[in-house]
Amino acid sequence: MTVHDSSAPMLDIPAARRLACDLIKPLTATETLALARSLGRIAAETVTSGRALPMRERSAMDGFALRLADLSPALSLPVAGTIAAGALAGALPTGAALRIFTGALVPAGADCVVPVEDCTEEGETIRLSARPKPGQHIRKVGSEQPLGGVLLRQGTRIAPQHIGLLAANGIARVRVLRMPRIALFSSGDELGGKGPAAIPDSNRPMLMALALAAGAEVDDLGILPDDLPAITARLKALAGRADIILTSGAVSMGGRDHLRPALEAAGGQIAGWRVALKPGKPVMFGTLGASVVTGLPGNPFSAFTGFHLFVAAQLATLTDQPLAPLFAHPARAGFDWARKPGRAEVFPIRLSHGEIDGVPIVQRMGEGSSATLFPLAEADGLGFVPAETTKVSFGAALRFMPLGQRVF
Ligand SMILES: Nc1nc2c(c(=O)[nH]1)N[C@H]1C(S)=C(S)[C@@H](COP(=O)(O)OP(=O)(O)OC[C@H]3O[C@@H](n4cnc5c(N)ncnc54)[C@H](O)[C@@H]3O)O[C@H]1N2
Ligand code: MOO
Repeated sequence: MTVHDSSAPMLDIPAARRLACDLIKPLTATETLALARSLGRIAAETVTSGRALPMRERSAMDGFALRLADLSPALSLPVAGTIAAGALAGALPTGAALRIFTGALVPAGADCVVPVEDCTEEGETIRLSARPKPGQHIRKVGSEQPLGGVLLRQGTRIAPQHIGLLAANGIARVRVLRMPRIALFSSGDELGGKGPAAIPDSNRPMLMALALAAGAEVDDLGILPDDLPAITARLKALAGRADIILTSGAVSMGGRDHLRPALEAAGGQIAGWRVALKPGKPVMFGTLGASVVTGLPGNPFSAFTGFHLFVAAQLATLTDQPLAPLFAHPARAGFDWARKPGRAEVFPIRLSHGEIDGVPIVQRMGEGSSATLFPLAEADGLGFVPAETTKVSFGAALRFMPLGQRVF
């Protein structure tokens, strides 16, 4: 019995995910990017602050900077001038206040800022409504960020807040991991042609979109024909030129399902085939030179599911990201369902408006067909039931993963 005999036991989902990820060698190559182009990339170095912030005392309010000791018992002071944001502050004259704006440098000698709304202005004099506290509304040196503090930790996916923080520190470039590279194929002579037997290729644009959303670079290599020598030659030419060679279709057991023999003929190895999963059973995991080859089933919902369960995990492993737990969100069934046990099942779900004990009630979409994406049009997530489940009753506990978020 070889790993690709149909008599070989099917992998369960955790084992298949482990196997898929164990084939991956995490990326080490890096590149340096302008900060504005780094969104979604993985930091390849830890960046620490070369300065404490603020570097000098600044006002936290629009108001008046003054010295407490200068205040008369009547709490009034003349206003000797204005410090605008961005202007150098100079020194506070004795016995006077200076008008100040939020973010402006506090003048030497001032020990508090009084907000405009806590003063009455009478010509060029202010009267305070209460005695200010020492240091009030002054952003102290280093109070917002210490010198040497971590701004961006190696391995972090760069988000808008990191870009803002690095910019605030005057940092314009950042070193990141290179993007994972996916070479993408569809397969099947029925795809993209004309005539009544032809169908549009929906998997390739969908998988491309999923891969891009997961932060990969995609090389769109078109459609493989139902022809063993042709597939073998295309695979051979690609060996080692992508991190993941991702295909859909031609992976089951019909006479036209050439992917597995083609991979072996091209010099690759099959590491695993068939998962106890509906849809997506015939998924294949292999290697070809330095590339990993992942063959998703051709049925579009099977390909969609396979990407979420396996390819997303492989991309996470490539970029050294932790694997998100699958189906981490609790739900309650808003339906009754009798099913055949044996394979774990993934199905589109829609959140309904109700909840039971604070847990959302979900509706199952579609009739369990893997040949259509139609039920996904209005789905909010993918629901899950384990292999042994024979019956789901209204109100039963389920788990789901939301769609429309990062896929890892
Ligand atoms: N005798 C058996 N037949 C099938 C089995 C089985 O165990 N024994 N498994 C079924 C299951 S489950 C699935 S899933 C499919 C997967 O088969 P393949 O991965 O070999 O895919 P194909 O046969 O090439 O295609 C299946 C189906 O999907 C359509 N397709 C393929 N590529 C695309 C694309 N890029 N865009 C849109 N649609 C696509 C294709 O036309 C077929 O209709 O096998 C079952 N059969
Ligand atoms: O394994 Mo198939 O993907 O059920 O349709």
